[in-house]
Amino acid sequence: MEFTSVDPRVIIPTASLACYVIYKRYEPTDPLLNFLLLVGAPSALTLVVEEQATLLGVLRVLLAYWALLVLFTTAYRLSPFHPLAQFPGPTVAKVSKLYHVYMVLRGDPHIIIREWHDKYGDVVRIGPNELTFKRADAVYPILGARQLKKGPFYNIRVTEEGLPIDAIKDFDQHTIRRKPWTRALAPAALKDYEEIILTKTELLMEKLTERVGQDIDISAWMSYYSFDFMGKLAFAREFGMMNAGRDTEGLWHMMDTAVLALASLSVIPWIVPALKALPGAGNSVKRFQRIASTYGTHRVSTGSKSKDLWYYLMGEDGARQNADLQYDVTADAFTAVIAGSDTVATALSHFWYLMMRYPKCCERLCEEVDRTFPHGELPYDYNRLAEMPYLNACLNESMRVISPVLSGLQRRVELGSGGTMIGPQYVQEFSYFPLYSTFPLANQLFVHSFVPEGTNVSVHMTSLYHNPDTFSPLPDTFWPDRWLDQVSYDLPNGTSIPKREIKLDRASFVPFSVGQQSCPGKNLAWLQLRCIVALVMQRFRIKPAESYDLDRWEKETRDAHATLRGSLVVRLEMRT
Ligand code: HEM
Repeated sequence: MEFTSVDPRVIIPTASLACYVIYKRYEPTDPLLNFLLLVGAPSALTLVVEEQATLLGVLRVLLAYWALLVLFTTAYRLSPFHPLAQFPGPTVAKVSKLYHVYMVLRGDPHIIIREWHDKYGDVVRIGPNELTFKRADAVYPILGARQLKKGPFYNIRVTEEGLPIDAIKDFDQHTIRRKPWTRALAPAALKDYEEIILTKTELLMEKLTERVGQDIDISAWMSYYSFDFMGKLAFAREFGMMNAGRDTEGLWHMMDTAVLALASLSVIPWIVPALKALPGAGNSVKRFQRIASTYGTHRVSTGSKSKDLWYYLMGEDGARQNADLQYDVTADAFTAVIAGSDTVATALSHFWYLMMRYPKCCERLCEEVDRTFPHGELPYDYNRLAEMPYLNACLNESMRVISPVLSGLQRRVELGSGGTMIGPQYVQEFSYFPLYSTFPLANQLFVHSFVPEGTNVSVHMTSLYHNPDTFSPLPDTFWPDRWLDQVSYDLPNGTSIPKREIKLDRASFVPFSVGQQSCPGKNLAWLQLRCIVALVMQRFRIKPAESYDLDRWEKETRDAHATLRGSLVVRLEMRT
């Protein structure tokens, strides 16, 4: 077939530019529309630019069209006209989020973004439309205020039953869904869970005692405990991991695969509708969501035999009537498993690693446990546990040195909001100031960052917690003393410093986040952390196994929004 040809040097760039404008303005996600824009339209162009419609001709036009699309996108993102042009950052990140996906798959966004902060400063552009902050004064403007909603990172968390609580962006809708969670995890409700806590912690102690003298992966055991605990608390279900000494239903490993898939796709949520069209894509996430929802549905159908998490979520405490009850409740099952079990296991695993890295701190903590609970008295007195200064200092310090959220929690400055101010940020070497060298203060200028609408923002927790402006001295060292209230402090090297030389910004230490969407499980988590640490310290001495190199732990810790952990092989010895 022969056609009249039009000058391809005009028509292809024009069509490609039009396509770019559509993407920039409307961000279409519909797979069919994407197909039409990316393949249909340029293929049709062949009819007007080529004299003969051949396969090679179509391919030529497609390649030219796509190359120009990439060129327009890159040029705009790097241009001074981009709203984030004034923010520094690596070119690879300014141009596309694909490098971020690669980091997630490698597991090191927490390390790389920290390096970027060291290189570029307090605010770094880590995506075409994304900024990360490392200063304490960014924490509340980003996470605390009821002003910035969750960002597109959370878009893909929807389950077949609907939105889980942690994916709800609308504050009013979130308030309704949050109420039963708050009641279920309020200090008054925790009293009802004491029986479950006691049974599960005692079982953990029994199983660890059976393994004294053997090499065991203590990180895996923390997961067996936390899954068994959450199975019982949330779903009245026995996973039986501690009894079997393994991941009985493959749940933990299924969850890790789903977490990695979720984390990498959450960075580029626009790709998900297209992926959904491909058979088999996202299977790991769907499988895990389905299994969690089965647990939820089963729990709903059996009703409450005792007061547990679902007793409150189902409104059996009489506080809630909702026609969509079952729909809501099973949608939260996915969150209950990930948020409630993996986080505690991760925090405890990092804790044991740091105890082995810093044996003097471990000895001091043992002494405090022995003093507080003498003569073998079991440490189940939660009030006394909460008042143990060194125990709480060690737990805080471990969550500071290795943050439970290694990177950030994304929020969005909504389109139409007109932008927001976040800061102030320290502008290093502000040498444009004419009297810069005359007035030393001029190079310590602090400015607020105006963040334009349509920008995703987060606080980079690893950078914040290791920022010497927030935590010093020794921001990179596990030094629990910084959390104690004293007149002077002995540093690990033997020197002594007065209190005024300690920088400790408690308000910016937010392992459970802050604001309306912060963790409702904070009290339960603290209770479990204190209790398990005191029990283990009282009964065992913990050492790295001979075959295990402690350096492996941090290398094998992977940042996938949730933390993926390697093995932590230890040998336990009885203390008494
Ligand atoms: C050391 C343990 C824990 C840590 C460090 C932790 C941390 C967090 C953080 C940082 C968030 C905010 C996530 C975001 O904004 O995307 C969160 C949310 C949440 N956590 Fe926890 N958590 C822990 C334990 C628990 C436990 C034991 C439970 C429940 C039994 C729980 C239930 C939840 C729920 C339901 C949310 C979503 C809240 C909402 O969107 O309103 N967490 N957690």
